Amino acid sequence: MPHRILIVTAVAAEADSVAGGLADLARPAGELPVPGGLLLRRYGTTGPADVSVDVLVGGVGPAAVAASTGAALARAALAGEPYHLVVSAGIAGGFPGRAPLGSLVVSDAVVAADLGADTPEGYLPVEELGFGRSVHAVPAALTGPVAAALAAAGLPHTTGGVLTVSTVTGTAVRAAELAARHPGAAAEAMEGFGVAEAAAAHGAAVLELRAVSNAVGPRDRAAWRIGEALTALRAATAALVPALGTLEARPCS
Ligand SMILES: O=C(O)c1cccc(C(=O)CC[C@H]2O[C@@H](n3cnc4c(=O)[nH]cnc43)[C@H](O)[C@@H]2O)c1
Repeated sequence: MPHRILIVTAVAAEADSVAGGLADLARPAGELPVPGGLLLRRYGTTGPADVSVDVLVGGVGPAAVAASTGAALARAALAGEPYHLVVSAGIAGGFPGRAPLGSLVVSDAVVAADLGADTPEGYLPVEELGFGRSVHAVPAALTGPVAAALAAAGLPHTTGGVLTVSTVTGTAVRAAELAARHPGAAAEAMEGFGVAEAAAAHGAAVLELRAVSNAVGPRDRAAWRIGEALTALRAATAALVPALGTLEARPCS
């Protein structure tokens, strides 16, 4: 049975970069609409392992992407071809000093940074409210080989937490607040936690891979480097899929 990987992006431009990175590894095997998204299917062989990689254009934000990822996972399960690993991939904001523009971030944790309650004494995550969870830890057995594959390909990268936010950070005050609350965070984006919740519900492992297009901080559209980030995402996909294809993926805690 092939190792089955689902890579979820928010928008088509990110999916094109991912698919470009797969071009030498896996050939197109059709497209399939799923509720809330579009699946680009790929199949091939990497080293000793068969690997099947589907790329889902899943929508922007945690709610949209959780819905489409859940639909893609359910479709695969019903077809008797469940995914072993789900990767949330795309561009992101990088925390200054942790993840420079054009570099890559491999998640060691996927964190819902605003899933909680604001109080006069400060923010409380849902765990402290007594329900739900706001963190999916990613095992070192997954982040390690991915980081090693990026290193072997000479791609600048860091391993760290990737925050999921519903509002893009646009001030120094908010950036400092998030960095203080999540000292392990390297990047913020808008989909990872939604993908992780859907993956966990289906017993699949999850990983987040982000290419940094902008700094987390005061809004500065002129400083965005989306083209460079998409190029880095393509190179990262080419480097990591052969490594993922041979891993025994386990669900995150
Ligand atoms: O208008 C703005 O100020 C602004 C700043 C950064 C990103 C956006 C987007 O609309 C892109 C959202 C899209 O890309 C991911 N992304 C990229 N950079 C960030 C970020 O700094 N914080 C959160 N998400 C980011 C995100 O995953 C979305 O898919 C607008």
